[in-house]
Parts: sequence; C-alpha cells; structure tokens
Amino acid sequence: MESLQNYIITILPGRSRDGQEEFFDRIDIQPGDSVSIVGSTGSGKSAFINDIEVLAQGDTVTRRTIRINGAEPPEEMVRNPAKKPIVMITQNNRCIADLKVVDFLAVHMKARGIADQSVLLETIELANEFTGEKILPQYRMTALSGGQTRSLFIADAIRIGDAPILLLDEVENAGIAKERVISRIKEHRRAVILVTHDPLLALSTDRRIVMQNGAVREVIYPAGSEQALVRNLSDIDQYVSDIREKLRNGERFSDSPVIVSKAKVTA
Ligand SMILES: Nc1ncnc2c1ncn2[C@@H]1O[C@H](COP(=O)(O)OP(=O)(O)OP(=O)(O)O)[C@@H](O)[C@H]1O
Repeated sequence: MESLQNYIITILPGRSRDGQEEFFDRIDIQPGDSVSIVGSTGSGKSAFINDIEVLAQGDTVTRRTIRINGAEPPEEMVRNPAKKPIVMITQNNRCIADLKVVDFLAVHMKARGIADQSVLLETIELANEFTGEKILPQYRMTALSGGQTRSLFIADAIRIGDAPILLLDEVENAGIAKERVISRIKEHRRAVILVTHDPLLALSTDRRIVMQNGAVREVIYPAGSEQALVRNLSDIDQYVSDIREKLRNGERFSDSPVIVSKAKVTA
C-alpha cells in the first residue's frame, strides 16, 4: 500500500465572489509543508480549507479543484473517511461518544489495525504537550474542555490516524500551545494548512496565502526581516502567556494589591 505520508495535494484555481478567475496556476502542498491562510472576516479562508476537506471538483461555491498526487481523487477517498488523507479540526469539534479517553483511542487504534499499546499513551502524552490542563487516560471524552478536546484530536490525527494532511480552522483560540502544535506536526512530516488570525502563527508557517473577496490574492514566502519579526513576536507571545498563566493561578502583579474580601463584596 502507498504510504499515506507521500500524498501531495494540488489546489487548482476557482473564482472569486464576483466571478473573477483566481490568479495562480496551482498551489502544491507537500509532506512537512506548513501554510497559513489569512485575510479579513468573510474573505473566504474557511471556504478555502473546506475545498480541500471535501476534495472539491469544481462543485463548491469557489469552483476550485483539488488533485491528489496530480490526479482526481478516487471515489473511495471522497466517500470513505478512513481512506481520506485529510483531517480537519475546528473550534467546533466535540466528541459525543461518552467513552473514557483510553477507550476512545483504543477503538480508533483497533479500527486502524494498531496493536502496539504504547501508541495509546504516546498519543495522550503528545496531546498533553499542547494543552495546559493535563488529560488523564480515565477522563471521559465528553468532560474534556474545548482546548483538551482539540489537543487530543490533533494528537490522535498525528499518531493514530496517521493523517498526512491536517487542516486547522482557528484552533488558536481554544487554549492550546499553538507553536508546539505546528512544530510537532512538521516533525512528524505532516502537511498543515491553518486558518488563523494569530500573527505569530501566520508568520511561523513556510508560506501564507492571503484571501480577499473569496479568492487567493497572494502567496507570500516569509523572508528577510520577517524572520526577526517572528522572534520578536515569539518573545511577546511568551510574555503574554506567562502573565495569562499567572492570572489563571490567581497571582497578583503589584506589591500592594487591593484585595477585596468576601465580606466587603457582600456588605
Ligand atoms: N469564491 C467564492 N465565491 C462565492 N462565495 C464564496 C467564495 N468564497 C467564500 N464564499 C462565501 O463567503 C462567505 C464567507 O466565507 P468564509 O466563511 O470562507 O470567510 P472567512 O474568511 O473564513 O470568514 P471568518 O474570518 O469570519 O471566519 C461564505 O458564505 C462562503 O461560502
């Protein structure tokens, strides 16, 4: 069987919201590539990754066409989720199966024919690299927070689903360690295409696609001073994350904080 990780996807142009043909000839995405999709609200970012998710054949509003390894995707790939080399994770993904984390992953491993039980714990460990609140194997899937659920789905897609192409739609708002997600996905030689409003995330990818009016406006490869900007932003991001973490832990940021006691609040 062909290795899932060798898939190359190609996006062929469609039309903007007012019917203009998109300017590019083709966009190829290879294993290990990271691509961010940026643009103002309503510019067509989600529509772009949805086209990839549904393996569009000129049959969506954008009229784009997706090729897998240069050819039209086989019918089975379109119809059978287990054969699809693409996993999409959005802020709205929830698990409705009331299973323990360990049982949920075991079911997926069985379906994928993975007998090595160490993969199960490795998947939870990987998810715990992404989320602040640790996931334990005996937790129930339905009781996980939004960030924990997204983290587990991403780890599951990498380790168990073996998905070569991950589509992430604005997962940064869900309280996960976004830079680590990108670096782990790249380490595992997956391609990641993500819709984001986060400047650090957008600048950290190998290329970014700028959307406008439902069409691709530009494809930008970061170079020169953008690299320095990424380092600056990363420091700022770390600074803000540290403050956020301290706030969550109830820490104070002044030598003489005003502490309102319960008695005063209720007086
Ligand atoms: N090329 C196109 N032709 C026609 N309609 C389009 C096209 N691209 C996007 N649309 C439609 O425009 C609307 C907004 O697009 P979309 O949801 O992709 O924007 P977005 O950039 O993801 O917005 P947000 O940042 O608010 O999530 C959707 O209804 C979508 O179906």
